[in-house]
Amino acid sequence: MEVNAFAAKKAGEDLEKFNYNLPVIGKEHVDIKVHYCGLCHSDLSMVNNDWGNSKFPLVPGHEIVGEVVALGDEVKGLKKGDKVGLGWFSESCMHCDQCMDGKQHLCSDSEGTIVGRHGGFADHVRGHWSWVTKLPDGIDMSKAGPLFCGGITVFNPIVLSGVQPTDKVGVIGIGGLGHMALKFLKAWGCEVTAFTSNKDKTEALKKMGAHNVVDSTDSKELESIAGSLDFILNTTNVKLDWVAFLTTLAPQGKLHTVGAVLEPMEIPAFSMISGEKSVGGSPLGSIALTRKMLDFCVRHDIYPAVEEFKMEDVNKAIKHLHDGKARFRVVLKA
Ligand SMILES: NC(=O)c1ccc[n+]([C@@H]2O[C@H](COP(=O)([O-])OP(=O)(O)OC[C@H]3O[C@@H](n4cnc5c(N)ncnc54)[C@H](O)[C@@H]3O)[C@@H](O)[C@H]2O)c1
Ligand SMILES: [Zn+2]
Repeated sequence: MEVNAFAAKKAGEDLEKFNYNLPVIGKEHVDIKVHYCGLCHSDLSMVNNDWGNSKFPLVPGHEIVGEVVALGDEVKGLKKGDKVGLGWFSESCMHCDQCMDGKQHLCSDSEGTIVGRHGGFADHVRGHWSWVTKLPDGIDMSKAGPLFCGGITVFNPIVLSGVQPTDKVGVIGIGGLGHMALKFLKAWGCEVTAFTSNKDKTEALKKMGAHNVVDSTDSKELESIAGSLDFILNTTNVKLDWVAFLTTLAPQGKLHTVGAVLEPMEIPAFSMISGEKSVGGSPLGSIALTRKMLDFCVRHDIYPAVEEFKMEDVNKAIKHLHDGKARFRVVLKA
């Protein structure tokens, strides 16, 4: 099948129209006709080869929702016409301890949808059946794409870290991932602090569920909430004063990053030792948890705030995100 896509031919370049042929479908694979695809900051990092693992031409796009149009003989649980989603991962080995334990996102042989293969800024995309997740009835497809990367990436650590409804929590960086974290944590029952470097967002953040808004770059504001938070989720990729954030944690609090901070994070041992604090990180989440998150979103009517662009306006969309103008997730309509 010929796929009509948009690809970066070289690192940092604008995307151009790009056609490629998908080989005959494998027994366990599923072809999806793309309806919508979110634009994640990781797409920008892949286009710019920030992580050194990009292969060009590169078709970004890993927050995909669409419809099954073809499937191999051994695909389980899906049929033609099903409405589905596909996120960062599109394949894993299915036999290592992690896969057998339902933690396919931790498989060392997992394959990224846009790492060495072509993603969802296209009319079609292919994935292994295990990662092609059926959408629950009643979900709004025009807003569901970002749940498959940004959404599950912030939902997973809330579950993983055992965040309680009685907890006081903070989210650093209120962009695509951060605003979904605010909405989830509000629904979880927590008292939520948004750490932003852009106070112009304050009203919007309060509407989304932030009880408090703190300037992430103002050490006095950070000092004023010292010792108060049980859990902080970082969604930025920039160097921050991590010690100041650890100081805002209560004893046994946790600082967790999903933001792919490009520089090493400097964490003095004593900022963890006194107060039994910890620092961690995580990639997306399991397939089973992705399904549970989708149900949670339908039950609580939680969707990302999206700005829709046409797929052919992908370069405008990328510039919009790059310039810090996205409020809060850009979605491309195929
Ligand atoms: N762990 C994972 O598996 C995973 C999955 C998806 C995305 N990511 C990463 O998460 C990060 C965020 O992705 P996104 O799509 O939400 O990006 P985004 O650009 O939509 O959001 C980042 C936000 O951080 C804000 N920010 C920048 N500097 C700040 C500062 N000093 N203080 C507070 N806020 C600041 C920006 O204004 C922006 O709103 C990226 O690094 C991305 O690669 C990781
Ligand atoms: Zn992503």
